[in-house]
This record gives sequence, structure tokens and C-alpha cells, in this order.
Amino acid sequence: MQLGLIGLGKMGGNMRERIRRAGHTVIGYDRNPEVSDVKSLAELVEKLDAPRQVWVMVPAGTATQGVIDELKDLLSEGDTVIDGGNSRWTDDEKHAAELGIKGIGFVDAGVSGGVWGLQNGYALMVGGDKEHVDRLRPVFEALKPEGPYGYVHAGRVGAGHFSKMVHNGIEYAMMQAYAEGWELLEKVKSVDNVREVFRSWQEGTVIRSWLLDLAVNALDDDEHLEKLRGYAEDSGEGRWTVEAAIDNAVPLPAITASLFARFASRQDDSPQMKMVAALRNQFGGHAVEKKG
Ligand SMILES: NC(=O)C1=CN([C@@H]2O[C@H](COP(=O)(O)OP(=O)(O)OC[C@H]3O[C@@H](n4cnc5c(N)ncnc54)[C@H](O)[C@@H]3O)[C@@H](O)[C@H]2O)C=CC1
Ligand SMILES: O=C(CO)[C@H](O)[C@H](O)COP(=O)(O)O
Repeated sequence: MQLGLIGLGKMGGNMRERIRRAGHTVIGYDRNPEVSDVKSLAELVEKLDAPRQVWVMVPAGTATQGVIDELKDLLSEGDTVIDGGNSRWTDDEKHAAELGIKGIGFVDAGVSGGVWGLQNGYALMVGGDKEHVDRLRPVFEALKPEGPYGYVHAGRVGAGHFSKMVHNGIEYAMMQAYAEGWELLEKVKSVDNVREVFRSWQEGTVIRSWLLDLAVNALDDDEHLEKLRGYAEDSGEGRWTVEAAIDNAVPLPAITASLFARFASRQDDSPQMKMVAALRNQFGGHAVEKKG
């Protein structure tokens, strides 16, 4: 089948390749002409036979909204837009409604697999009407990992991105748990070789996982992570998970703490701990550390 794919970065570039390897035709557009197959979105749409399927794989928020706005004008009734980026799930109903005015279908796809997806396949959590989702089945089959799992039609529009958001919330908490364990092992000098302890956990243990394998890869590159600064960004999914938890009064202590740990990582000094130190000093005369 034919697919238009917009956004050929770390994800979209490899996805184009994996779908092509499965024998489908992919016409890719990126605003970076070095990786793009066509010069414009209009040219991409022109080159596709109707009914068209166009997959958007650009950063969530303004970039995705801009592409969807353009596609709304360029596409026609019967075409389908798939948003595979990490968009906020609450944007999906809006996008489906905006496109639906012209009879253009909308499917949201949470995609997991990162830069390893070309090799391992991409796990897909999909939301949308059955008629739109079923039409895209060959593309999902091409992208998904081999084996029985790795693809789910999770529910109506928004269900794919909601599922991916929760997946990423879990990812935050798992990463934080490995990171905390690693720091404790590194600190306590009775353990001689922390990297080998991590490696030993890769087989047979209760905590083996792909994230653990990746932690070992990282330690093989830089045994004590000395080349890195302890600074971690976030791109929204963790915040939205915590917001959904608050909206639904669901306690998420581990995921929330892991999100807040990232915020703390961005501070050179902690204003709130200055206040804690000042208060201990006020009530108990406890010593404080002064600057300079
Ligand atoms: N990197 C990862 O591990 C994963 C990323 N995602 C999501 O996939 C989407 C893409 O992520 P990456 O490939 O990592 O980002 P990236 O930054 O590597 O690639 C984004 C690409 O989109 C292009 N682009 C941006 N705005 C555009 C526009 N208006 N028109 C055409 N092209 C445009 C950029 O030139 C760039 O090549 C994001 O929504 C991200 O959150 C989802 C799963 C995993
Ligand atoms: O979806 C992903 C992995 O599953 C992306 O790598 C995402 O960017 C990770 O989230 P964050 O940037 O907030 O750490």
C-alpha cells in the first residue's frame, strides 16, 4: 500500500525504511530537504492515490497542529491522517473533529521502540474508528515487532495516545528506580564493580528488562557516567500522566516522584532546600552551609 509520512527524524526516518522493507510505497516529507522525498506537503499529497493515508511523526504540540491544519486543506473526504507522535491525548478528539468536518478520518497511534525500532519493530497502541484503523492494518503490520504482541487497537480516538502516555509514565518510574539503585551501589564502597552487578541482573532476575539492558549499554560506554551531567529533560508525557492521575484521583506516587526528580535535576541549587535549611536554623539553631 501507499503511505505519506511527515517527519523523517529519529523515528520517522527509520519507520519509512521499515515500511519500505515490508514492500510498501512510502513518500516522505520533512522540512529538512536533505531527508525529504518531496519538496512540500502539497507535492506529497499530489503523489498519493486516493483514498490517501498520511502519517504525521513530528514533535507534539505546535508542529503537529501546524501539519494537521495544512493537511486539512490539502486532503479530501475518505483520506485518513494518523498522528504517531507523542501528542497529548486530549488533542486527539479536537484533531478528529477538525478533520472530520471534511470527512477525513483520524487515527492516533502511540509508538514505542525509539531509535531501535528499525531493527526490533515498533510497538503500537492505536485509537480510532474501526473502519479507519482496519484500513491501516498493512502499515501497522509492517511496523510492529515480530511475534503475537506489540499491536493493539486500544479503543476510540485518544485511546492510543492515552495508552502511550501511561506507558511513558511507567518508563519514567522504571528508569528512576534503576537510577536510584545505581547511585546507591556506586556510593557504598563495599561493591567493587557496580557495572558487573547490573550486568548480572540481566538474566534470571526479577528486575531484568530492556531498560536494564540499555543501562548496561550506557555503563559499557562510560562506566561511571562521568561524561554526563545529571540533568534530564522531559517532553510532556510524564506531566500529562500525573495530570490524568489528579483528574481521576488515582494515586501515582512512583511516577510523580520520578517526574519531580527530573525537575530537581535542572537546578544547580535548590531554592526550597534553602528554605528548609533556613527554617531548621530558625527553630533549632542547626548549622547552615553558606555560599562562597
Ligand atoms: N525519539 C523517540 O524515542 C520517540 C519519539 N516519539 C515521538 O515521535 C515524534 C518524532 O520524534 P523524533 O523523530 O524523535 O523527533 P526528531 O526531532 O528526531 O524528528 C522530528 C522531525 O520532524 C521534522 N519536522 C518538524 N516540524 C515539521 C513540519 N512542520 N513539517 C515537516 N517536518 C517537520 C523535523 O525536521 C525532524 O526531522 C515526536 O512526537 C516524539 O515525541 C515517539 C516515540 C519514541
Ligand atoms: O516516547 C518515548 C519513549 O517511549 C520518547 O523517547 C519520549 O521522548 C520519552 O519521554 P521523555 O522525553 O519525556 O523522557
